[in-house]
Amino acid sequence: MSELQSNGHPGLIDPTTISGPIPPAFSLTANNLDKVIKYKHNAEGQNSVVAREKLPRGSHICYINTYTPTPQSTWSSIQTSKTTHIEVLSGIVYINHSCSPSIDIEVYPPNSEGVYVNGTCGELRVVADRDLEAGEELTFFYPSTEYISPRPFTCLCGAESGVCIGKQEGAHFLANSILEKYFLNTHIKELIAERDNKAKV
Ligand SMILES: C[S@@+](CC[C@H](N)C(=O)[O-])C[C@H]1O[C@@H](n2cnc3c(N)ncnc32)[C@H](O)[C@@H]1O
Repeated sequence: MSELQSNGHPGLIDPTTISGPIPPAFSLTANNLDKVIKYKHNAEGQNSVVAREKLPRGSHICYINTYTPTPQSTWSSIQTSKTTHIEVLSGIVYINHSCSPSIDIEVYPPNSEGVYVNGTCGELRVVADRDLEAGEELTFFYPSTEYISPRPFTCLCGAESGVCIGKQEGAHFLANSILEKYFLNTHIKELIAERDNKAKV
């Protein structure tokens, strides 16, 4: 397996490079996720993450405490500010994108010295407008953290026509009329404002 595919973690396999069920690279005890989630292979053999128990809308799921900063975005990284990214070293990496997401990921940017305060760089919460059912897949809206995704993909989230964005390539490529329907992190709102101001000049 090449370093590029595994993004520095030897067990992590890019799901677009092989067919069939992929063994998860992380024990569910990493980031103490064993009480809240289970792994499940989806129809394509890719990994996904489902809830062990029902959780009420808006409720806290976990903080992101197990990660390593990465200099650039990859197919598996999460953007934590306008300029910073992390590789998540836990089952959180297997949370797929959906255009009708069940959770929000709020990222906490590093401080001016590049340090994540208390070692925490984000929080997972159930979306504000509906409960997360036991057995339901945890999904988030990738453009809520990613401004430009390094590897766009055709979305298979299954949301109805008019809801599914079709191609997931990052917030930069989406109209405000779509973005305004979703929870967005502060760095994404700021980068979108910069995009729109540039377009006016
Ligand atoms: C960090 S991985 C998510 C976990 C992935 N399913 C796995 O088995 O490793 C991100 C990759 O999963 C795939 N993916 C995630 N959400 C998807 C979606 N809604 N439709 C199609 N592919 C998706 C894409 O290949 C994407 O680059």
